[in-house]
Amino acid sequence: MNSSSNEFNIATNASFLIFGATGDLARRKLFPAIYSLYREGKLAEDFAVIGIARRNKTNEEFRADLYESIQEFCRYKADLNDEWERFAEHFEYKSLDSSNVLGFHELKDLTHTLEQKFNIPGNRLFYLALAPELFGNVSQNLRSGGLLDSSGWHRLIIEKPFGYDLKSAETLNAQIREVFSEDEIYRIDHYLGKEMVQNIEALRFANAFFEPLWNNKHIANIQVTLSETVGVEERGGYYDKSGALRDMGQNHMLQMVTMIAMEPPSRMMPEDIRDEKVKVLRSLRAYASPNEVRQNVVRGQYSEGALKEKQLPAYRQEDSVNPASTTETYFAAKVFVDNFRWAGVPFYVRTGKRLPVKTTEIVVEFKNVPENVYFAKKNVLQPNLLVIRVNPMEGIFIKINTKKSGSEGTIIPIAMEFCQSCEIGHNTPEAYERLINDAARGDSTYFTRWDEVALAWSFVDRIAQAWMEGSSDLYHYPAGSWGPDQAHSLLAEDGFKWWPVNGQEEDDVIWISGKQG
Ligand SMILES: NC(=O)C1=CN([C@@H]2O[C@H](COP(=O)(O)OP(=O)(O)OC[C@H]3O[C@@H](n4cnc5c(N)ncnc54)[C@H](OP(=O)(O)O)[C@@H]3O)[C@@H](O)[C@H]2O)C=CC1
Ligand SMILES: O=C1O[C@H](COP(=O)(O)O)[C@@H](O)[C@H](O)[C@H]1O
Repeated sequence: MNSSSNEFNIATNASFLIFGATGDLARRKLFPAIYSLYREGKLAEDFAVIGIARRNKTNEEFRADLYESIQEFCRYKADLNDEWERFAEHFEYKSLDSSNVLGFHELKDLTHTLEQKFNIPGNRLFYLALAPELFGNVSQNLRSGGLLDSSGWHRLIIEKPFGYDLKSAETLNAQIREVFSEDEIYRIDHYLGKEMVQNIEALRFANAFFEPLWNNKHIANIQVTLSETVGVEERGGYYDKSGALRDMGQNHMLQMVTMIAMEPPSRMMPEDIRDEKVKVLRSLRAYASPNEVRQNVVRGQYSEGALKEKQLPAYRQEDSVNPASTTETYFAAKVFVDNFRWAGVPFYVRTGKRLPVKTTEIVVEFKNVPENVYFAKKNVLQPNLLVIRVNPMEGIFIKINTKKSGSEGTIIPIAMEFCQSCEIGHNTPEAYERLINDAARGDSTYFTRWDEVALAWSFVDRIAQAWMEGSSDLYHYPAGSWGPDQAHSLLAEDGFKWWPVNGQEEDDVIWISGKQG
């Protein structure tokens, strides 16, 4: 195990009980994250992982699956040697129907045995990588089955979606709160675990020159894009009920808006940061009527199209999707944060499946200088942009105006870029690595508190309700396009446009790194 690169605190000795251990999330994200933490020395030496699901499996079979998942999805690869054996011996499998309390007593005994074997003082992290319908029931079964009787700490990591609307989220929260206190609940929003989302705070609060400009006097608008090339894949059963607004809007998108818009916290402590984020959510202007929803929110669904010359089916032709589905696979919205800092600044947000590129970016467009003194020379000044690239590229791009070398007063835009992923490669910790490590250390900063979840749902519910009442059209966009034209009109009517994302700014600007021509 290599602990030399350890920048994080090491997690305390704990048992990780992963419910849904044979599922997609565990295979693609959770096990690779645990292995990376182990390789980087960010797990305590003494830990135990119990994988829980209904199907029968021996420990050997479970460990073989674990190995495969790491080889396929982890940024570190394993070799089948003694080192692997030392890691794998911490993993055991328990077949159990988690909706039924019966097996929980045996699970408690197994946990206790492993705690003795690995010298773990009763600290237990329960990770619910299960269908959301089971969240409430499992929480109750943990208590009834005696799994909360140990003397260490108990924490619950709960996956999304946290409810389907405010009402169902309240019911779920009440069920969980009967068992766990708020500070024991870690609601995952994996976007908060992304390096560049966390970096928004550093960019804003560790630099003298952004924060003074970070307000409605200097910022014209903010654009948040979460575009995906994938379609619904095999997740139609869930997605067709959810749609883009609930799947991405209620959580990841609004969380990024809060990070951009929040006031500087007085201390970088979990509750201080989350308090500031909550204030942003409280300041979101609620759409007052279905008509306002129609004017400010565009919804779309992909039709047949092509991406990189590959023909793609329409959403309604995908397996496990209702052929008459009106679920949105895209939405764009104009959102306002009604407070002193942001009054009058539109936040344009958009997300969709089957768009031309996979990217998450935030563009901050600054207002023009008060007077264009270069106008006489026929210069039209382009606005300054700050682009925060969240994924897959990670970094910061700034667009500024400068005099063209050798010209007599010709102003041209140039680009300055810090490409974090180019500097240190794509080997930065995955979101799930950070978040599992945070939870095991008891740091809830990048998990969503209940009041955040509730406020986000009440904002989203109005939109969903208006759509359900049929007050907005569903526009179809060809797979592989940038979504319905109406999403462009949303900005055009304010005199703005969506800025190109994912490095496409190159067409617009001259790069400062010697490319100036
Ligand atoms: N996959 C992803 O990328 C993401 C998933 N999520 C969320 O994570 C959660 C899990 O998703 P995912 O892994 O994709 O789902 P899967 O359907 O792939 O896996 C579900 C898991 O739950 C187990 N399970 C189902 N019913 C029971 C039961 N009664 N008792 C015990 N185990 C049970 C299944 O195993 P078995 O059949 O053997 O019991 C399986 O291990 C969901 O809440 C999802 O919304 C969130 C973001 C991304
Ligand atoms: O939570 C979700 O996120 C993914 C996109 O995550 P990313 O880290 O790959 O950007 C999305 O595909 C999925 O529909 C949604 O449930």
